[in-house]
Amino acid sequence: MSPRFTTLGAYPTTRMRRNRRSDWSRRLVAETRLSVDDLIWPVFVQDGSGSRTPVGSMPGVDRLSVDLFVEAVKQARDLGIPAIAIFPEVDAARKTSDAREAYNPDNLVCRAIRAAKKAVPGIGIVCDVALDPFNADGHDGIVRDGEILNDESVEVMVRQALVQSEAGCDVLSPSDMMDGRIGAFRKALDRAGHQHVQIMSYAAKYASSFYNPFRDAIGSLGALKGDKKTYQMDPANSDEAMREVGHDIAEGADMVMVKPGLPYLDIVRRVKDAFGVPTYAYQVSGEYAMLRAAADHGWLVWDKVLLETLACFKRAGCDGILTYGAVDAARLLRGK
Ligand SMILES: NCc1[nH]cc(CCC(=O)O)c1CC(=O)O
Repeated sequence: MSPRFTTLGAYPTTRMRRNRRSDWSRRLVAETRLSVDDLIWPVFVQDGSGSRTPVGSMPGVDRLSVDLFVEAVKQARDLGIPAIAIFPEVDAARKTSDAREAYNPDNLVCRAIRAAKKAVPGIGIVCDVALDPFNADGHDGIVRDGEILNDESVEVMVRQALVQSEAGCDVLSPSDMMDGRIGAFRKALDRAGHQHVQIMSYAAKYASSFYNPFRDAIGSLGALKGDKKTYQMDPANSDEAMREVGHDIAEGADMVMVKPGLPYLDIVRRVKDAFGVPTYAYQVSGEYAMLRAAADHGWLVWDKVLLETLACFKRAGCDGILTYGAVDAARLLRGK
């Protein structure tokens, strides 16, 4: 590959530090800028009312009952955060091997969507489509004889996608990594009159060890048998991510996501350069836990590392970032 830059000028005629000397100048030469408009806030919901439960492995993050979730949605609106992503902790008694609770129109996710859209119609509501919160096995798809079935799982998730859309979800976000699900969802949504519902595909999602605190938060950590390597991607691969993203766009994805975030920014850059579609990354639970734990020890300064990492996502090519630090970041960006 030929280099993109030829270096023009040489020291001492050129002094790179000149542009960095003062704050106004640094602001003037900044190549990317993080704004509140770039943030999607993932929020965990639980049954009950008036209840919040701290997620042990994610200091500062609570699971919220639907009424408190609505307060969180209002807080996001007041800060100008464009969208919230909902993740449910489903009662263990409702988890079955056919994950049927996933397409119960009155399940926790659908109740949270309806309550949020009623209170704040103008905020974007994003919902995962995957079976793990509802599956007794903790897997994203239906398991039979130890195998995670593809096409059968897609059928169940189509039903899940439809009830979520019916409840008012704006953006379906399939995080399951089954093949062919984007096309199946798009077809079913259009047929049901949901042609405006957007799809943000977890297109390049890796079988990562950074998801443990999330699984702790939704109560699937103990349930999960084995790992997710037969459907999520091998962290060693990058070309394969391009094929995944290409398929999802061809099948109708409106936006694509790379996950996890920081260790995978090379993938974000390739995706953005090659496809030029709205591209997102998820600063996942383990990344949040890592930074928060260090900050809580006084080894890092939370506000600074949060804004720095989010700026790095932007620099890598992200149009937006899912982050548990969305509220803190929004406050910092707005000086509140
Ligand atoms: N399909 C479930 C799902 N949706 C988002 C995350 C991870 C989010 C995080 O770690 O913050 C996961 C976990 C997993 O795939 O096991």
